[in-house]
Amino acid sequence: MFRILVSDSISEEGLAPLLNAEHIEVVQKKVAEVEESLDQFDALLVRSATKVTEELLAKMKNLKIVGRAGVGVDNIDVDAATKYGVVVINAPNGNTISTAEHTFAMIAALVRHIPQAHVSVKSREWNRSAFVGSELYGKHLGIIGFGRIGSEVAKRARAFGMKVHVYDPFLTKARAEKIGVEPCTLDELLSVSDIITVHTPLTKETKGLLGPKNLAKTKKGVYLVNCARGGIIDEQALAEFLKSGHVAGAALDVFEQEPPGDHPLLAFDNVIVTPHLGASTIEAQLNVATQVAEEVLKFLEGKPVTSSINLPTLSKEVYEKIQSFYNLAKKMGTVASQYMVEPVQEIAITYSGTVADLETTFITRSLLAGFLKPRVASTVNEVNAAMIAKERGIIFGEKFSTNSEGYANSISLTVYGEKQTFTIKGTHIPNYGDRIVHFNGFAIDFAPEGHLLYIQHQDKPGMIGQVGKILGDHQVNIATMQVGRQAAGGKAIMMLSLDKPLDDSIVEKLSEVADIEVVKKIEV
Ligand SMILES: NC(=O)c1ccc[n+]([C@@H]2O[C@H](COP(=O)([O-])OP(=O)(O)OC[C@H]3O[C@@H](n4cnc5c(N)ncnc54)[C@H](O)[C@@H]3O)[C@@H](O)[C@H]2O)c1
Ligand SMILES: O=C(O)CC[C@@H](O)C(=O)O
Repeated sequence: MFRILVSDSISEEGLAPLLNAEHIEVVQKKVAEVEESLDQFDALLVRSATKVTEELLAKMKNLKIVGRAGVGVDNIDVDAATKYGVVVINAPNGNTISTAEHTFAMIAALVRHIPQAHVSVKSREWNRSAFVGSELYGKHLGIIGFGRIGSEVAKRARAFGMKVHVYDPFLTKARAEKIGVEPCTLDELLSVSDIITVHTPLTKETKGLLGPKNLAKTKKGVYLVNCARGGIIDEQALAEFLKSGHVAGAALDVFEQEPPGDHPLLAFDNVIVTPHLGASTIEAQLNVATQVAEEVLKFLEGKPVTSSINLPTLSKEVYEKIQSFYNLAKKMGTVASQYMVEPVQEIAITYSGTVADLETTFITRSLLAGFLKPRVASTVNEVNAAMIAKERGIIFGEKFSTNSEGYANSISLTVYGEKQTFTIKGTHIPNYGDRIVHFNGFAIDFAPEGHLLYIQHQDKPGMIGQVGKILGDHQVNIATMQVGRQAAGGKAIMMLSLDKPLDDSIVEKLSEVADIEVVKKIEV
C-alpha cells in the first residue's frame, strides 16, 4: 500500500488514476494540516502553493516522488530532493495552451486598455477617448524564451498578422525553421519590438533579464508582458521605466512575491494584472493533474517515468530494453562494494556488445546506487547516486567496446581502491538470468543473488571438503557452488550460494583454514 499526500488543490477528476488504484491511499490535506507523522507518505503532489523545502523533505523520510501538477518547479528544492533520492516530476505540457492563450489575452487587453475601460464603465463613466488603443496587426512582437509556451504564443501572434522576433539561446536552427521563425539576438529583439513577452524559466541567467540595462535598449512606448515567472522582468526597474513613460504599459500574471501585497506596480493605471492565472482553466488543471497522477502511479508500480526533472527520462520501450542490464548492474555494484571494503577513488564501467548500444546513463546510475548503498546511511538510488559519488570524491566513467569476448553483452566494472583494484564482469542471458563470468581475475560462472560466500585459496586437494565440513557443522546448507582457478596448483576461488546468511564467527573459522587466503560474505 502506498500513501500519497495531495497538498494543493488539484483537479479531483485528474487524480482519478490514483483514487481508483487499489494499492494507493490518497490523503488530500495541506502539509501543515497533516496530524500524523509525515514519514508515512510515499508521494507528494503539489501545485505552486506548497513549498517543498529541504526541511520538509527531511521530515518525509519515506518520500519517493514529488509530483508538480504544472511546469515550474521553483517551489521545489530539486537539489535537496536529489540529495534525499526523491524523484521530482512535473506535467510539462498540460497547461501550455492555456498559458499561451492567457498571454495573448493579456497582450490584447494591454494594448486595448480593456481592464481599465471595464472599470471605467462599471463606475458609470462613458469615456471613449481615454481608451484609444493600438492594433496588433503589423506590430513587432518579441518573444524571449521559445519553448512550449513561447512557440504557441508565436502561432497566435502570426494569426493576428504580427511580426514575430524570437530570442532563445538554446533554440536550434532546425526547430526555428520547423516553426517558421527567424531567431535574433536579445539586443535585436529589444530594439525592434513593440511588445515583449517573456517565456523562460526563472534561472540565475533569466532573473532580472529585463533589468535597467536591457530596458534602456527597448523602443520608447514598448509594452511588456510576463506570464512566466516573477523576477524575469526586474520589478523595480519596470516601475522606474513606467514612471519615466519609456514603457507604455505592462501585463503581469506573476510576481517575485506571490501574492504581491501592496506592490508599487499595482499603483500604475497602465499595469494590468492577474493572480497567476495562466494555467487556471478547467482543461489545463485536468491535463496536469492527469499527467502527474499517471506518472506517479507508474513510478510507484516500478515503471519508468517520462517527465522527471532529476532522473534521465526513459520511454517505455527504452526501459524495457535496459531493464535486465539495469538489474545486473545494480547487483554488480553491490557485490563489488562488499568485496572492496576500503576507500574507493574510481569506478570504471565498460559496456560491450548489445548493451553498448543502449541508453547506459541509467544503467550506470543503477550500478553506482548498488555500489554506494552498502556504504551510505541515507537513501541512495538512481536519482542521487551520481551526486553522492561525486560528493565522496569517487570518479566514475563509462567506456564502450565492440569486443564482448564471446558474450552477446557484458558489463565490466573495475573499482580502484586505496589498496587494491577489483574487477568483475557480468552478462545477462535472456531466459537464463544474470551471471558473473569474471571475478577478481578468475573466470567463473555464478548468479549474483542471495547469500554468497567468496573464498580465495590455494588450489589443493581437500579444500572444498574442509569448507563443506565447517559449513555443515554449523547447519549451513550450500545451494550452489562454482569454482575457478588461474592455473592448476595456483590461486583458486569458490563462490558458494547459501540458504541463509552466514555468522561472522563462521567466516572467522573459514579464514583460519590453512591455504584459505580470503573469505568474504556478500549479500545481494
Ligand atoms: N503563468 C502560469 O500560470 C504559467 C503556466 C505554465 C508555465 N509557466 C511558466 O512559463 C515559463 C515557460 O514555460 P514553458 O513550458 O514554455 O517552458 P519551456 O521549458 O518549454 O521553455 C522555456 C524556454 O526558455 C528558454 N530559455 C532558457 N533560458 C533562457 C535565457 N536565458 N534566455 C532566453 N531563453 C531562455 C529555453 O531554451 C526554453 O526554450 C516557465 O517559467 C513556466 O514556469 C507559467
Ligand atoms: O499551478 C498553477 O496554477 C501555476 C502553474 C504554472 O505556474 C506552472 O509553472 O505550471
